[in-house]
Amino acid sequence: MGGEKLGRSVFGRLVAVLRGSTRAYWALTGLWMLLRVGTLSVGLLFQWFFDELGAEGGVWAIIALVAAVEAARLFLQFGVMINRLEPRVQYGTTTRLRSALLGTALSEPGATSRTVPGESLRTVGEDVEETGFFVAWAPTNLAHWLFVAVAITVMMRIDVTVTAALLSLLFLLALVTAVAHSRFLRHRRETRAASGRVAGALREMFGAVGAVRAATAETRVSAHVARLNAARARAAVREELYAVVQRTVIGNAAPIGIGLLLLLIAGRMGEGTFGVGDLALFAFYLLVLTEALGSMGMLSVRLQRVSVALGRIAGFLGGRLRPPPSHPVPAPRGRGGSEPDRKATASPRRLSVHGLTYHHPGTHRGVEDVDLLMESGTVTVITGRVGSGKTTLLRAVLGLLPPERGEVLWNGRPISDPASSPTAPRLGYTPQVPRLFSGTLRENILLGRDDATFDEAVRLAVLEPDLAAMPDGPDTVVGPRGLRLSGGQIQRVAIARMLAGRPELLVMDDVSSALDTSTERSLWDGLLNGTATVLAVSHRPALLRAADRVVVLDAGRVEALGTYEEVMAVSAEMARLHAATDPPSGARMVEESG
Ligand SMILES: Nc1ncnc2c1ncn2[C@@H]1O[C@H](COP(=O)(O)OP(=O)(O)OP(=O)(O)O)[C@@H](O)[C@H]1O
Repeated sequence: MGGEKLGRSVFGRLVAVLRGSTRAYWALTGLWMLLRVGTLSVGLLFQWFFDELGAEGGVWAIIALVAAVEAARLFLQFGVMINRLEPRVQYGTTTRLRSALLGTALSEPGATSRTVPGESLRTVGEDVEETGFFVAWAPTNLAHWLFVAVAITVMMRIDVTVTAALLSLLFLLALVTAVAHSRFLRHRRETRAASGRVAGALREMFGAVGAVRAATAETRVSAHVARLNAARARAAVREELYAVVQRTVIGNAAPIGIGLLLLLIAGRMGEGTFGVGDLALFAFYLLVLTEALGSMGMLSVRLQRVSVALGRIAGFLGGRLRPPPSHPVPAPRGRGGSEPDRKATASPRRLSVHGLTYHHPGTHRGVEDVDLLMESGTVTVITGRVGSGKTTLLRAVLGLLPPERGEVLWNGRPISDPASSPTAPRLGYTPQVPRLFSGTLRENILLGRDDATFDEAVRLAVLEPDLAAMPDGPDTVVGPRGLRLSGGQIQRVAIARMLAGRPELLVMDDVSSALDTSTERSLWDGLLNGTATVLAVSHRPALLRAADRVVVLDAGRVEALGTYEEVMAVSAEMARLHAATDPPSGARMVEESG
């Protein structure tokens, strides 16, 4: 497994994710420092200017100097930093992270199972944004520390007591800002979650209008949505409250500070120990100090957030930041056009599974100690009751779930990275619930491959009659934004997609559950032609009888293994399953296959 280690500390991880934008980052940090030095010098120029006001000459020169420093600052800040360097650091980092996450998800599909379900999208979205924002914001913060240190030293040298009093006030205000900021963030998260619940309820309600009306549940469902909406409104008000507190404190910190300053220095000015120039310098530094202390107050909150975000990113990436692939990401076998061209070989090919064990995180459910042997050209069918672990087994064999124990071997050699190992067979996988994209049928089947295999895939998936009946044939737009296909059509489009990659090993999860008998028979007639190796989950007697080997799973373990007749003779679980099958349809399938 290549790639740079992400480390454990938040700083180590930040350094790792910044690789590639390091020069831009340091240039940005250096320029922010320079800018703050400029701000410090403007304060000193103001002091000089007001001290010189009564004196002859020099005033215009100071005004010219201030104008020059400010012009240079504006050019640097807007022309170079905000327009060029900040986007480079921020979007360079987010792009690199997203490429790494996407590359990991595609080349090592078990990655998504390392995070809590549903969290992967949040990692790719919010966590990456948080990290990108932090690395672009950190240089401003660093420069603020420099400004604060130097400004306090300069002010202390003028008057220790006044400076200490002003700083106490500012630290108090910074503390209030930090607390308000952290509450604001918490309530913003709550508002977002509440908005998600409202949107989800509305989506479900629109999707189930018929069911709601049939149950005459309109009033209750509307009341439920109204309750969710009220909760969202409460969360939004709290979020806005803390946003306003934050804005008010930051906006008024400088005027309050200047008020205190005037109170403190009134006597001193009369005594002549505090000059007009000193007042100008203090007032100017106070303005910048309030901004700086506000930003410094946010550092701990932002550090906490970015550390959590980086923790999730590191978890997804398995602790390593892989460089984005310089070649197209290897597609899961049977799905892309860039599969390595594995030579057909006359030597026997076999896929074997030894002691494969996987449990879903935090549960005892999964598969335990599974041994399997599949010679090339043979058909293996896994069967078992609902929840017995059939899908889990397929996914673990495919490497979509990282095994706890055991291994998968191809011709006796372990396949460590099933997605890209050149020694692994070219796999095609059709899941139990296939997903189609918004696009044409052709695009859904080819997924970017050239269309050399299209006709054959469509024929074998028994899709030809369906395409002939569609207005635009293979160019009919389907998926969420197109024609709605039936369950059986979706299954066959997914099978055609799998076949278009010319896989050597076909892995199918209950793919014929929505097919009528004759379509199913045509499908298996085409697929079980003796050349492809098939590993399928099914309850259908026709397929079970056609299989070279039937694997009966019970609570994640292999309960029986053998031909259909053999397992029927020895397996109590198989007998139960058979008895549960609808007798007329079971009998019909058996007859048809005979
Ligand atoms: N992501 C998950 N997290 C926790 N438990 C899971 C998860 N997926 C499946 N399970 C549990 O693992 C067990 C095996 O599930 P699996 O989907 O492999 O069964 P199956 O035999 O394929 O079921 P079906 O016939 O319904 O497809 C079940 O008890 C299921 O509830």
